[in-house]
Formats: sequence, C-alpha cells, structure tokens
Amino acid sequence: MTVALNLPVRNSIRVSWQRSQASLVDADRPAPAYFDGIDFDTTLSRAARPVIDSLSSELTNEPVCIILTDAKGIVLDRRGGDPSLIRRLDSVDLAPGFRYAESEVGTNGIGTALEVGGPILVLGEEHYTGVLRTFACAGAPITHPVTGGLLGVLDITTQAKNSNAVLLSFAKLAARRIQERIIEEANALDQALLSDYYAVCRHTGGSVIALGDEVFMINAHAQQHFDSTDQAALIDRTRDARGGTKPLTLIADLPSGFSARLAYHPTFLGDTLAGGIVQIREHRPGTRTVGGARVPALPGIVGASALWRHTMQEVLAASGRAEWLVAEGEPGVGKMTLLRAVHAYSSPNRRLAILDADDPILLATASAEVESGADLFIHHAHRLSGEVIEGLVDLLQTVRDGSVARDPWIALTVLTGQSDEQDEVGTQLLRFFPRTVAIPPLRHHLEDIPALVRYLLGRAGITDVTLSTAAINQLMRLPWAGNVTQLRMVLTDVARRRRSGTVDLDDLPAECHATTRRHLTRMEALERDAIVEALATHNGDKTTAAGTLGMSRATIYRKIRDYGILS
Ligand SMILES: Nc1ncnc2c1ncn2[C@@H]1O[C@H](COP(=O)(O)OP(=O)(O)OP(=O)(O)O)[C@@H](O)[C@H]1O
Repeated sequence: MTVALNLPVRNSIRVSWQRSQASLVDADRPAPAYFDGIDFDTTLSRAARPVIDSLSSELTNEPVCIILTDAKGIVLDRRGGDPSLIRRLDSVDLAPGFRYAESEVGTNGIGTALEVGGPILVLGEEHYTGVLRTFACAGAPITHPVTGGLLGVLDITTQAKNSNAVLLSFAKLAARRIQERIIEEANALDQALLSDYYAVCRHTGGSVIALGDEVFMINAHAQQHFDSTDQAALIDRTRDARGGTKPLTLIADLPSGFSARLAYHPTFLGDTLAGGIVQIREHRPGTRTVGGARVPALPGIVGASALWRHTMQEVLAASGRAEWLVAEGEPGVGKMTLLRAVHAYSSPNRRLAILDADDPILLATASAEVESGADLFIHHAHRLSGEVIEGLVDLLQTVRDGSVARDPWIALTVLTGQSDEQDEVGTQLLRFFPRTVAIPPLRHHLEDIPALVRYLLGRAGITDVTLSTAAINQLMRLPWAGNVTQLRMVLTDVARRRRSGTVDLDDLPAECHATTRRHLTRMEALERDAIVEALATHNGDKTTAAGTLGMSRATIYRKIRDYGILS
C-alpha cells in the first residue's frame, strides 16, 4: 500500500507522513521492535504507577486503554480496555515491550508526540499504516519537571469510532499529574539524601560527597583539602559508584600523586534508591607508593590501573621485607607471574625454586632447595595433601628455628577463599605466613585490558594484528571468569582466524558477545554460540535468527537476556 501524501490532512499529520515515508515504514505491516528486560524501577514508572492505577480502575471493560511509554516509545504499561480492544491492540503489537516510534510504525499518537515534542491526537485515517486506522490515539509527552528532559508519553487509545475530543485533554491531564508526582518524589528523595549527607559530615568531620539523581554536593572539607584538579579526579571516580545499591570502595589516583579511598554507601527512601554518600579517605602516602615513588616496572608484568599497582606494591613490600607471603586469587589472575617477577626484581641474585602442589616429590625437592639456600614458591597450595602439608610444616619450623644456613623467602599461592577453609593442618601451614595479598580478578581492573592485549599479542609473536576501539571496549565489558588466562586464549583464537589487520567487534569469538556471569553448561554454551552466530549472520535481526534456529521470537528474546548476549 502507498500513502497519498497529497490528501487534504492537517499539516502536522502530512509532515509526519513524510517523515514516516522517509523512514521507509512498511505501510501494510509495521514491525515495531521488541525489547526485553525493561527497568520498571525508574522515576517515570514509579511516578506513573499510582496515576495509571487510579485512572484505569475506572476504565476496566471500557473501550479505552491507557498506555505509558518511555522516551523511545517503548510501551511500559498498558491498562484498561475491554477484551475486544485488548485483542486488537495485541494484533498490532501495541503491547508492553514493543517500540511505537514513528520511524517504525509511522504516524501514531505515541511516536508522533515524541517526534514533535508536544501533545497530539491522531484519528483513524490519519495513521500512516493501514492496520492502525481503526484506532484513535491521543499522546501527551511527559517531561522531567526539573531537567526538562523528555521521559515518555502518556497515550490514550480507543477505537476510531469511539474517538472523542476529550481524549487529548484526558492524556494531557494524566501526563501533568505524573509530572507532579515526579516532583513530589524528587523532593522526598533529595531530602533523604541531604539528611544522610549532613549526618555523615557531622559524624566524620571529613571529606564527603553526595551523589543524587539530579544533585551533586561536595562539602567544604573536601574543597579545602583537595585542589581543583584532585577534586575533578575525585568527582570523575565517583561516576563508578553512581546508582549503586550496595556499599562499595573505590581507589582514586589523584593528579597530585596521592591516592584516595572512596567509601560509597547508598541512601534509600523505602525501597527506592535516593543516591549515595561517598566518604573520601586519603591513603597515607607510602601505602601505595613508596615515598611518592612510582611502582617500578616489572619485566613481564603489565597493568597501570590503581588497583593493579596497589597489588604490585603490596607484593613488592612483602618481598622487600623478606616477609613470607600467600598470594590469593582466582585462576589465571597472574599470581605466579607476579610473584616470580617481584622476586626477580627484589632478589635478582637469589634462586627461586618453583614447585607445584601436584609435584609428587615436592617435599624432598623443597627441603633440598631450602638447604641449598634457594627461595621457595609453592603454586596451588590449596591442593596440597594433608601429609605433604605436615612435612612442610616441619620444614618451615626447622627454618624458623634457624637450622638452615640461609633464611629463605617463601611464598604460596592459593585459590580465593581457600585460605579461610583450610582444615587444621592447612591452618598450621598458613600460620607461618603473616601476610596474604589478594590478587584481583581481571574484572576489577578492566582498564588494564588495552595494555594486556598489546602485551599478550606481542608475546605470542602476533605483531600484524590490532584490535579496533569497539573490540577493545567490548573486551572491557566482559566478566572474564578465567581472568588473564582467558584473555590470552581469546587473543590466540582471534589471531588464528585473522592473521593481520584490525580485529573488529564481529571478529571476536562468541564468548565475547555475552556478559553473563553464570557458569554455562556445555549445552548452554553451544546454544549461546549458535544464537550469537545466527544474529551475526542476519545483521542482528532477531526474528530471522529465531526462525533459522527453530525458536519462537519470544524464546530468542528470553535467551538473549539470559545469556547476556549483547545485541
Ligand atoms: N599483569 C600481567 N601482565 C602480564 N601478563 C599477565 C599478567 N597477569 C597475568 N598474566 C598472564 O596471564 C597468564 C596467567 O597468569 P598466571 O599463570 O600467573 O596466573 P595464576 O593466577 O597463577 O593462574 P592459575 O592459578 O590458574 O595457575 C599468564 O600467561 C601470564 O603471563
């Protein structure tokens, strides 16, 4: 079907038809996109709920529906309406999750109100697509009363034959009522935040920042204590905490050379997050940097993030003091690599004997090495048997008693959490180690990924391949359950498939297109990879991808969400 753009219609409608045509909207079968995982705990949804509750209670079984959308036209809520109207709305996908943007379904009360930024009534034949011409829709935009930003649309839809001039007044009234509720809620949330902020300022007397939705406050103590460039760095760092619902500690590297620890605590009003309070605690100079000196570059070790440098500093400090050390962390975080590099730096003239817990002659080798004056490193100590642990305890006791010629430095690595769960024997071993350093998982220092990628590619002799910014950004969004080891394997895989040039987002293996942290079974991983492949083959078209996989549209949307596939 073609739309006659020269029909005698209102100017606003004709212009909307022209826009619809320019967007290549299918005038016969519009196909609004579907979005899963809608967040219902937003300022708009919270403010709209009671307004829509009250209006819709009067409209049950009336041929009128109230529809709320977000600023993109995605339907968030649909209420009221008799069964026949609901069926008809379902048949044109005017239902929660579908996007009623003008560019997708042509002229309509929702999309056109968003496009023109004002209220509009679209009556029957004024709709661009044929299937919508049996409806009349009045859409009124809802704007944020403080920022003026567009939040969504309140739309009233009925059948064209029931259309009535008051529809638009009704929609405008409801939109205004929602805006009033947004102000009421914002006031209450800001009050809660302000009261927490003053309480923390009074209680601590230190530097405090309050982070609200629309509010940012930094107290006088912080302004006096930090110069303007350090303040800018602090403010920048608080971005990572904004919106957090759990307490969080962040380290901020300041241009002055100091670093600060930021302790974030969320503030709630009932169940609603009002914002959060950040207390700024300065690190004593020397905790992360010795006398203001930078952490030395260690051969074979990459990473300049605050957290990674802090970790290096802790291991360096223990090794420098010859303090026996346990390095604890998830698999592949770099425990062994870091300990070896630190030892080579701190004690270049001493031999480090590296033993793995699975070594069947570990005990004999360890004794001989210590006797010969070597330092000792036991990797994966959480896997040591009780018998070997007992032998090691005896060996370490002998060393402590001063029975060996030269005091060795001894380090262990254990998997995260294992040092707390050791049995009696393990505890006896660990009591020789006064210091445990947590080696952070890669997801806690994602900012090191660009440097790690360059380093790992170079180390593998892959010099003709670089990663595009989009590909690097994608790597920096992943959970990396296998840490740096997993990153190394991904890069090897990438380089096998592309021997030179720039690796883009689509060249990354399927595991890099999903952000789920859940451990997937083999079958689930295969299914996830098949969905990623199908989406890539069909340029992200979920309906076609679902068809080729023999899935329904609803199933593919659910699986995309479950597997965290980035579409
Ligand atoms: N900061 C880093 N700089 C350079 N390479 C790193 C870094 N961290 C880890 N790697 C590399 O990642 C891989 C895994 O490191 P390593 O074997 O030290 O981890 P691990 O924590 O001891 O692992 P596991 O417990 O699984 O044995 C190695 O190839 C190592 O070179």
